[in-house]
Formats: sequence, structure tokens, C-alpha cells
Amino acid sequence: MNALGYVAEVSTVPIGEILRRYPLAVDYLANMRLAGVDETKTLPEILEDVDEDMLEEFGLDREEVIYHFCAFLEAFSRAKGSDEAISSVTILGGRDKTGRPEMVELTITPGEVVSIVGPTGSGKSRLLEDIECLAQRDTPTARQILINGSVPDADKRFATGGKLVAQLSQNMNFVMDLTVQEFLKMHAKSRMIPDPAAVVEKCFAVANSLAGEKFTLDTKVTQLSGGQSRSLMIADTALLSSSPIILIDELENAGIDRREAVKLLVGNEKIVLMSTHDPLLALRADKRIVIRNGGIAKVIETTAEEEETLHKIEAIDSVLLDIRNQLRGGGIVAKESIPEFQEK
Ligand SMILES: Nc1ncnc2c1ncn2[C@@H]1O[C@H](COP(=O)(O)OP(=O)(O)OP(=O)(O)O)[C@@H](O)[C@H]1O
Repeated sequence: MNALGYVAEVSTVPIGEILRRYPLAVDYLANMRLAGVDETKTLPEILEDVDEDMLEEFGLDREEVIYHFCAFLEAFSRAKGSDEAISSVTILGGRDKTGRPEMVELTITPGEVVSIVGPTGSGKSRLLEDIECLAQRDTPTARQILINGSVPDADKRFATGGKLVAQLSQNMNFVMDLTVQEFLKMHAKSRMIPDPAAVVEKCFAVANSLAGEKFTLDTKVTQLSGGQSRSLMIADTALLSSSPIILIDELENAGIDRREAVKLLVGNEKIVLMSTHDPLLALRADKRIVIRNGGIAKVIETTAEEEETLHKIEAIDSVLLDIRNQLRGGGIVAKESIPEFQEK
């Protein structure tokens, strides 16, 4: 469920009940200086009585506060994950963009990494979205997703609490005005982790090791760059989220250490699916799904020969990485820094 999915609930349910359903909301209200309000009123009713000047201080009008609050509930429900162990995810084929049936039944088990490859616009993100919403023949692809071989209950599909699926999409938008430390602490608290301070430190250190330009614990999450916020979410997903399924959309666009990021994400017996245009990431997976014209055209197991070529591809990749770093640092690329390849 996205943020808008919470608007009806937030608009009709008294804030006292909202706080019982989402205990972390108390931190949001305190942040907005709305602690100690009449709990029998709904948020829109409470905002009616709030001085507009005070809201202006936050750069928000009443409607925006409601949306902001919903986005907060959504972000923490998503990040919370699910403590449920699952044994498999099955993709049952639907149809491609021309309506041709997809003759596929693919089961993925914990510890497996599956990459999704295909031309731009072929439907890689769509497949991730189908898994994210546990599609039941009700999306444009008409695919069906089974969990542990069965149709998932409706409460799993529309869960507002622990979710089975954690998604790292290309655009991470933080709408909360929290520092990195507050964000991680709140998340650790929501998972009832025994030593939240240690986990916050670890998450922060890992996120910073993935990001190019370093940030501090006091940096506001809204001020993080695209790569920094993805690094933070990767560390958070790997170390704090309990969702057993992780979906990653084009990690290569994040401008971060993607090899380390994948290593971190696949280490925990999770099911990982990642769409990618990057040969290194594609070949690091156990299997790859080839998408063509909106449909799954093939599922290929990474061969031993392909695995052997990985170190060669890594060598090419590190040459490119060096050049990228030189350019980023304002340097000039010397001819001799590029190894000789056979001209085509
Ligand atoms: N089987 C299908 N039936 C109908 N529409 C589809 C199907 N598969 C994908 N689409 C639609 O095609 C469009 C492009 O798909 P998508 O964004 O998933 O491509 P992509 O491979 O992720 O592209 P990129 O590599 O540029 O990120 C989307 O609007 C998506 O909903």
C-alpha cells in the first residue's frame, strides 16, 4: 500500500486509535509539535485548530501534513518487514504486451538470487512490481504470484504492518524531516531490536562505506543525494528489515559500490530479485530471467563457464571504475591508464 492508501484511515479514525495501531506515529506528532492533542479527534480535525503560522514553520499546509503523516506511516510499515519465514515464491506466467501467453512457472527459494535482464522498456520493473503487490492476475501482465505454493491471503497482500517484500526502487524519496540517526533509531525501535544504538552505528557505517560522498549521523535524510539515500536504504534493508523477499531495481544507477551492496543483501537467506543492465550483477545471480516485450522469454541458470568469466569482467569493470573516479575527481584520463583491448 502506498502513502495515499493511508489517507482514508487517517482522515476517519481518531488519532488515539491511530497511535495504538502505529505506535511510532507518536514520534511524528512530537516532531510536528502535536504531542498531547485530543485523542478523540482525527488528524484533519486536530489540524483545523492548529495555527497556520506554526504549520508554515514546517513549510507545509494542512493537506500536506496529512499526506506527510501518511507517507511516514507507509515508510515505517514498509521498512518494518515481516518476521515470517517463507519457503518459496512462485511466478506463474500471464501474457506479454501483445497478449501472447507466458509459458512460465518459476519457483525461487531463500538464498537464491535472480537477475532480470532485457531491453529498456521491456518490462523488468513491471515484473518486480508484480511480485511487490503479490499480483493475482489483476495487473497488466495477468501474472500470479504464489507464496509457499499457495495464493497469499488478502491480509498479506495489503498488509500495513510487517511486509513480505522490501523494495529498493530507483527513486527513494524521503518525506520526513529526520536526521539519519533519528531515521535509523526509529526503525530499530519499531523492530524492537535489543541493542538499537549498536545497530544504528553498524547501519550508518555500512551505508557510508557504500556511498561515494560521506554523510554524517546528523545529516537530514531529505538532504541525502540519490546515491547516499540508496546506500542508507540498502544498509537498512540488509541489517534492519526482516522482509524475506528483496526486490532491487537497477542498483547500477545508484552510483554506489554495487558489488558490496549485493554481497550485503544476499548474505541473509533471503530471496533476492534484481533488475539490471549491468553484466556483473546479471552474472552474479544464480539465475536470470530474460524479459522481452513484457513477457518472460527465458529463464537461464548461470553456467560454470559464465561464472569463470566473472573475474575477467570484474577486471574490465575496475578499469572503468578507476576512469570514473578520475573523472569525478576532476582528473584527466591518461592513455596509459587504459589497457590494450583488441579493436573491433
Ligand atoms: N506484459 C505486459 N503487458 C502490458 N504492459 C506491460 C507488460 N510488461 C510491461 N508493461 C508495461 O511496459 C512499460 C515498460 O515496462 P518497465 O518500466 O517495467 O520496463 P523496464 O524493462 O523496467 O525498463 P527500463 O530498463 O527502462 O527501466 C510499463 O508501462 C509497464 O507497465
